[in-house]
Amino acid sequence: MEILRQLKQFYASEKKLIVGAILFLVLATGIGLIQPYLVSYLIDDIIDPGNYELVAPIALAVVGVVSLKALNQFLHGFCGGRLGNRVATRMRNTLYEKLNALSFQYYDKAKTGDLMSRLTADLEAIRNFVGFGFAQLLNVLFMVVLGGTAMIVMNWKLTLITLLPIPLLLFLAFRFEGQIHPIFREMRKAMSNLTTAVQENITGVRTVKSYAQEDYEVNKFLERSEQFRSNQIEASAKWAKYFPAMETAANLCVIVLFVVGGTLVINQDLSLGNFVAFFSLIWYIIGPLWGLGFHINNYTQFKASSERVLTLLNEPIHVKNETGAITINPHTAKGDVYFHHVTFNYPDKKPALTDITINAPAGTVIGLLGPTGAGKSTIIQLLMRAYDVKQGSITVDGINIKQLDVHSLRSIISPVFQETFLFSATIRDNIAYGIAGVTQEQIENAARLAKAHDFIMELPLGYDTVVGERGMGLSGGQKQRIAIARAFIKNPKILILDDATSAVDMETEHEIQAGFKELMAGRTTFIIAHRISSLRFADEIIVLDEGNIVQRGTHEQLVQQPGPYRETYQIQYADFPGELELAAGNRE
Ligand SMILES: Nc1ncnc2c1ncn2[C@@H]1O[C@H](COP(=O)(O)OP(=O)(O)OP(=O)(O)O)[C@@H](O)[C@H]1O
Repeated sequence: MEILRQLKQFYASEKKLIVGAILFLVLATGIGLIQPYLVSYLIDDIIDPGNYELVAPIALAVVGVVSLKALNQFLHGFCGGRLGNRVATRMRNTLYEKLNALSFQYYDKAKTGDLMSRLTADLEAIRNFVGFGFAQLLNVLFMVVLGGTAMIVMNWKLTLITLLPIPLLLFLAFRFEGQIHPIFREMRKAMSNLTTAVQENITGVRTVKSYAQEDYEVNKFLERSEQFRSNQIEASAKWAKYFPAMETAANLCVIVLFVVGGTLVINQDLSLGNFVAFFSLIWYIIGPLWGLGFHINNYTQFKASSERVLTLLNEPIHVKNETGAITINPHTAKGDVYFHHVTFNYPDKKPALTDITINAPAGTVIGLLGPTGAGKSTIIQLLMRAYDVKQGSITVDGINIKQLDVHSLRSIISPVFQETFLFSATIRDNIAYGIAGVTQEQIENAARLAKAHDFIMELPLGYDTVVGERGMGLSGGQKQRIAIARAFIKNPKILILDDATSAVDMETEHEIQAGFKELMAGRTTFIIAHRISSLRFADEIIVLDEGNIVQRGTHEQLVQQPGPYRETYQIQYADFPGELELAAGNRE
């Protein structure tokens, strides 16, 4: 019931459908009760005394009752179906919104396949129960109460004796529920492991194939599939064990009725019509109790699925707007960036950055250099508020970014990452991603600056070419150039180039950099690069190692100092002695 309370927001506005689904089912149940009475009447008052002229009207009455019952069943199905669908749709949309709201920290550990199974299989179980299972479960109660009352009115002693085996049936039904619930929970988990394996294999298909790991992946899948199978078998074993037992318990009632009811009829203490009516009515009680296992089964699936969906809905959002968050105006923002003694560590890790201070007035270019894992990307992540800083502060235009509206902050920043993500859409849509009302001319201009226009025009469909998922069908460099065009279009105040030209050759890099110069004009730019050629023109180059700033200055200053910058420079320019001599000359 706690689960139902927590899910209230999704069904609270559907009171009419809930009432309709329950009411029509109860009506169908109630109308169904008339039938045994008609049978009893037919035997005792028509056939027995020989009033055969009433047979036809009674038969018509039965047709009427059956039709009315069918109509109510239809209305129940109609309301239940709508209810289930509306609730499931609302949950699906809320879940999707939540997935979008969750911050980077959540996705550091999330498994795509698991999330997919929550949005599909789990929601389906919830839809089934909310639409039908719940009303059916309530109907069990109504059937038992109404059927029981009808029987008691006919003969209360026979009713009590007949229903003696009921506690046994109930005991079995609840025991079954207790045992099957953990199995269903495991089954859901196993299902999500399966989808995760499939998703990872498809996403990483190139890596799998290049390392010839198909067999390993197949085995991994088979293991998980086996786990799912064994959960299914375990559940079936429980069904196989409990259902015959429940059926036997239910049939005990029938046996008791045969013996005791039959004796009463022989002794003329019970009319034959009532005896026959009792047979129909007994199923009103046994039927639902016996089917209780099935309804409970539905309920437990619903409970297990709801737990998983609620866990996702209750996930904390690490980075969110503070109350009264300030919205930065993209037209008037300047792009002054200041890191003030920032120290940061990822959850459960040693600091990725220690005491970082960077001053980047609007329009300046900051170069970040350092070995892998030095903390360069972390600086960028913090600036975009992928994570919140706990020690020190970062300001943009003098405002602590924690006080800024997250969307508005990100709207003035354009990042180009090492790994480019392209959507399975046209190249045009990929370049114009997230920006409304972009003209073809603007798109082409951006593509030209990013040196992407020529190769796009060589494709048979040009800008209308649909790229495969994650940009399949394009080379790494081509994908990167599209990402660069995307950044151009956004016209940001702050530009981030995180190893943005790592996938292109030196010559193209040189060409793109000419475009970058245009893009960088008037914007604050952070460039992360392993090649000195990419950042030598920066206003300040910051050299990081293990999260600490070990050197800072302009290219000219740094090549004159002994240290990691000059070492990198010497390695990268070993083939250009003229350059080295020039740098050495500068030193003198
Ligand atoms: N999402 C994350 N969760 C936990 N730790 C992380 C995460 N991202 C980075 N780290 C850790 O933080 C440290 C700095 O990583 P960062 O990505 O900033 O380095 P980098 O200098 O950009 O490296 P590279 O040149 O390889 O991109 C590393 O020790 C890394 O393992």
